[in-house]
Amino acid sequence: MVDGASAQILDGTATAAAIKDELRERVVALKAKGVVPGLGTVLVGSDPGSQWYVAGKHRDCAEVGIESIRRDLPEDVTQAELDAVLDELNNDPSCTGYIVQLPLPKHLDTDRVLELIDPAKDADGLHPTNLGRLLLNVNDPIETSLPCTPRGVIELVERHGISWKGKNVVVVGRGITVGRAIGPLLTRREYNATVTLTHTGTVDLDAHLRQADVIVAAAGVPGIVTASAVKPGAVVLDVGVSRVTDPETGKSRIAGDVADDVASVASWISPNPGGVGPMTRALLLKNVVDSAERQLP
Ligand SMILES: Nc1nc(=O)c2c([nH]1)NC[C@@H]1CN(c3ccc(C(=O)N[C@@H](CCC(=O)O)C(=O)O)cc3)C=[N+]21
Repeated sequence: MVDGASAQILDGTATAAAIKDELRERVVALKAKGVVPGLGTVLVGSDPGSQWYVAGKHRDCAEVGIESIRRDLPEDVTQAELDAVLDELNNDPSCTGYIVQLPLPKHLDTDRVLELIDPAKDADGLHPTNLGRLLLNVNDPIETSLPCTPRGVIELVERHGISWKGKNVVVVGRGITVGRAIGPLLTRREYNATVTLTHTGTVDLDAHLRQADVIVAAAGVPGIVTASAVKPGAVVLDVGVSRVTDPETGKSRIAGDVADDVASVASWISPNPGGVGPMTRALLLKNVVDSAERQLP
């Protein structure tokens, strides 16, 4: 971090802990009504990063009283075998919501997998029905699963007392889980932000960034958002999770999309780690509790 760093911290770890406290109470209430929320995870292969994320999801579940169901499949699992696991989870009443950890190995069809998830159990909010309902403005989180990271970004900002209303938001990256999905949410009347979606085909990214009151950096390109492109006082969210090898230590670490010196220009910044990551996980739990409530008799 350069000297003169001034931005306040959007503390994802503390905010996620507050959300988990709320969820713990909802889980107790559900159990009193005979519904035990259960999160399933489907992990294919042995990528250490993916294994780490999935293990974290199970720890989070234990913290709030959600049961967890784990299906770890070998790298060379066939599409038919994977389909059968999804079918099993769709029909398992103890599994009230589940996710398939992405990315999948190349020989598997991700679009097909997302379609096969029962939309009522879609904890990631990535089923075409749920993404369609997002565009159609079906507003009720009890009816529709919304994608976890966009929900996490929105709540992280709101729970620090910052309003989205009227803000010029520039999103960097058009991935399905964040970039493409956050605009339809932030332009809802309840948030009333104005959203620009930028991507690798954008001409002069920095010119767009300089206009932004809020930057959501979700390109997966380490350091793509630099201090010289950030308007003084902007709010900056770092969603990037690229794995890089540190040239000094030789160790692998997570690199965000936001350069360190942005903290000297922004008014608020999400640290990485400790920002959007923990919020994504907390909102996954919220989706599971929401869908368990939806399954109440
Ligand atoms: N179906 C599916 N759903 C996902 O939600 C999903 C996925 N696939 N594939 C990969 C990405 C990535 N992702 C993260 C979640 C939490 C942290 C997180 O909590 N990170 C910690 C620590 C990171 C570290 O130290 O390694 C932090 O930011 O503080 C990071 C990344 C979810 N993803």
